[in-house]
Amino acid sequence: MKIGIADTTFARVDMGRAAIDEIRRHASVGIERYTVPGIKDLPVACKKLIEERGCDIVMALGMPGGAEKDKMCAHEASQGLIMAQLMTNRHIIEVFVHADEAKDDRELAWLLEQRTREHAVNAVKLALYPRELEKAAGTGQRQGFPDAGPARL
Ligand SMILES: Cc1nc2c(=O)[nH]c(=O)nc-2n(C[C@H](O)[C@H](O)[C@H](O)CO)c1C
Repeated sequence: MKIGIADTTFARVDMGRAAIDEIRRHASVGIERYTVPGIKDLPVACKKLIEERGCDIVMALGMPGGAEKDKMCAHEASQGLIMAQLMTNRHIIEVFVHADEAKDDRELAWLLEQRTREHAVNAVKLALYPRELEKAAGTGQRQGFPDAGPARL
């Protein structure tokens, strides 16, 4: 089992480091890392991690900025990531933290780290323990900020 980590230099926290550290706490798997400049470079990096470096599942880690053009970039990158999943028939867990989700630098740093770590656990479960995700179905899980929890009548 090999997990791919694609990350960017644009992000303001080393999301790749956080993902690798968290994966190693939960599983003994091979890890391949591929760092690119920005989120629009992630789709091909993920596809190469799958096709050329033998990854079974990949995490795509990125931080869209707060400007309109950054949001457009994020939408385009997302579409590329979905296309890469369909082309390769492999999951690519998109971990995007929009810079304007956080109220200040301190919260942004926390959110980038926390969301990456929580999705790293999701990637391990998806790859190795899919029943764990099934058990959590419909429970309103969120990554980073608090879980929404289940809705009740
Ligand atoms: C406008 C812009 N915004 C972002 C962003 O919010 N987050 C990010 O990671 N990268 C951004 N980029 C860079 C592109 O994703 C890409 O790296 C370059 O266009 C080079 O292919 C660009 C060009």
